[in-house]
Amino acid sequence: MSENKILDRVNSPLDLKTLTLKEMNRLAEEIRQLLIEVVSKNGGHLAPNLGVVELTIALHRVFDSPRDKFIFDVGHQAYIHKIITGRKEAFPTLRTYKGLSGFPKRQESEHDAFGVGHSSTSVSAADGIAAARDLKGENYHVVAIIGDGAMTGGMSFEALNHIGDTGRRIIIILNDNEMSISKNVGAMSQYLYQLRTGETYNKLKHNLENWLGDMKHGDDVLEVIDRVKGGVKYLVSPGSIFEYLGIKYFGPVDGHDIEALLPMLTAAKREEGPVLIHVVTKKGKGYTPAEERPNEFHGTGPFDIATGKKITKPGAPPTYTSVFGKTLVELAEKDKSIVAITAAMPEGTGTNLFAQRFPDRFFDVGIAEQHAVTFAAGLATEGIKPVTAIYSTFMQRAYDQVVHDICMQNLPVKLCMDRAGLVGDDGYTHHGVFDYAYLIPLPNMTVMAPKDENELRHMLLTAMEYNAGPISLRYPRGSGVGVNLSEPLHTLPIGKAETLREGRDLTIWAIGSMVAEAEKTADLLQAKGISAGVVNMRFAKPLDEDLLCENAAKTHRIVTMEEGVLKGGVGDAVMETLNRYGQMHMTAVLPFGIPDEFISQGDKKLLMHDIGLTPEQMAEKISHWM
Ligand SMILES: Cc1ncc(C[n+]2csc(CCOP(=O)(O)OP(=O)(O)O)c2C)c(N)n1
Ligand SMILES: CC(=O)[C@@H](O)[C@H](O)COP(=O)(O)O
Ligand SMILES: [Mg+2]
Repeated sequence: MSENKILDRVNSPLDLKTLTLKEMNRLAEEIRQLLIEVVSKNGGHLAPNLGVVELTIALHRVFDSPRDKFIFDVGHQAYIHKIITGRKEAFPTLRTYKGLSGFPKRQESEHDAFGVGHSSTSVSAADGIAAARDLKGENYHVVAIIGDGAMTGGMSFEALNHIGDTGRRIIIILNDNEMSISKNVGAMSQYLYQLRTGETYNKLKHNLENWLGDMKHGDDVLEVIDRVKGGVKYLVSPGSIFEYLGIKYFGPVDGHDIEALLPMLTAAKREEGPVLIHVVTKKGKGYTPAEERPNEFHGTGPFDIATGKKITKPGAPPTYTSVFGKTLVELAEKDKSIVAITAAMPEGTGTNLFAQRFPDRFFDVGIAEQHAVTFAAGLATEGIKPVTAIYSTFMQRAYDQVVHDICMQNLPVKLCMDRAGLVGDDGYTHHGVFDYAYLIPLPNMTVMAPKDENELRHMLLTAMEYNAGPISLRYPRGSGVGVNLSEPLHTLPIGKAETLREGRDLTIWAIGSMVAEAEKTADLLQAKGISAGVVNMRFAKPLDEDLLCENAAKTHRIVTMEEGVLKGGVGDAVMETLNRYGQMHMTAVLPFGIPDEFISQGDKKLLMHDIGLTPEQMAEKISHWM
């Protein structure tokens, strides 16, 4: 407890109701300091949260959570909401193993009305909650808080279309900071810029006056218009895109000015239909390094507060992302048909390097994975080689596009999925553990995963050279294993595995990031007198069926290892293959992978231990299995 801190007196939203404006502004500064302190140690989404401190205080002042429902879009900007709603003591555990989630979770608090993590879901969820309220004849407010980046996601427009049609009583807070992770893109972003600057109104008023001015009696008409409700401003209302959809537009309002926010939020409460409040904020507000570099501090690791410098592990090998980004540029230098597509994540995917080198062959479509994938399919029909760089977890958003637009037409699109496997602190909404299971069943799809960052290079070349249909590769978040990258680039034979060591008693079939773990496991088994072969599968589809059957016939024991869900994963594909070749009755198979549950957050080593995927645990289990 420090001397008379306002925050010490805030343990629930009720405690905001009696604060003066001055006290609320002081509270904002205290919360800013807490955010910077905790995120500098734990890492997290600092800039987004610094941008919504006053807004969140004002929301909890005007509304009554948990009776009124707040739905945060993505939810990476809900730290203040958590601090205010009784979680400030737990806040130092943010994003740590068994600690507070970095995103709203229903199971974490009654104040978290909807679980989030993937973008552009808030308005749909708000619509559903409000519809339930109305069906049950209840009476509370439903408030979606959505950023300008998330507003570029297709689901947001689907929801606006529905809400405008039904006239459902919902409040949408559009938090406009001109940023997605990087600078926001798209026509919607341009439109919001005009709204923010009043440019729409001024431009339209000027055109109207010019047009009428040239007409006979034009001035009289202009005078009449000026007398009608709201005058020209109403006619050319800057929020017209929303107004035409039947959604009242309020704003723009300064999102850091609590005094301005309070009356606007209160006015919105009185509205009977849908309202959108356009709030203008600065991402990173109040911490200079984050204000100056909001994309770098969108999601940050631990950093030194005084300098803003990231605290990195010295001598860490290059990340898979950086190897991917550099190799893609290297290949694109020689092949002009290669283009790169990202859904608002150039830095995260490493395609920012490509964008700098080949701006005309780079496409950032905004947070629009469905569009990105079918856009790539369109490109491929005309002989272009589209590389669609989307995290494994976010590729889930575009599944039907992969099935319907790419695989059914057998189009040579290259799906490059970073953050495959367990990602650590972002937790279960972000682990990329389903892609083997959702791609293996698709006819025409080829599924690759490299054992290390060097093989990633070869697989990227293989993907570029392979044009007989769609092909995917997936690789984990963070550093590679630290192999030499100077090996000359070469393609890999499709569907062929690599035997790393022979074994007498069993053969481990491992793929991707689990190959290194398989080698360590084989070494541990060696010490127990068990001779284990290791095969680097390289391809989850097509499998190297000849080698698999040969290994099965030789050792009658196959162990599979994948950093993906077991159900429908690579291990199942191995068993299905052995069964199809009549080998199952004489082959014991022991699969290792992600169990049938959502894996929480924390240091990846701890998470892998929780699910028995450390080499020690796997060696122990195998030795008892023998
Ligand atoms: C479907 C999906 N795609 C991509 C992401 C990655 N992502 C998280 S936040 C973000 C940008 C959000 O921008 P905005 O909504 O404007 O919020 P801000 O960070 O500016 O507050 C992106 C692309 C995601 N969470 N979900
Ligand atoms: C909130 C969100 O979805 C992104 O910011 C995500 O957290 C980025 O993940 P990486 O840090 O792995 O790029
Ligand atoms: Mg934004």
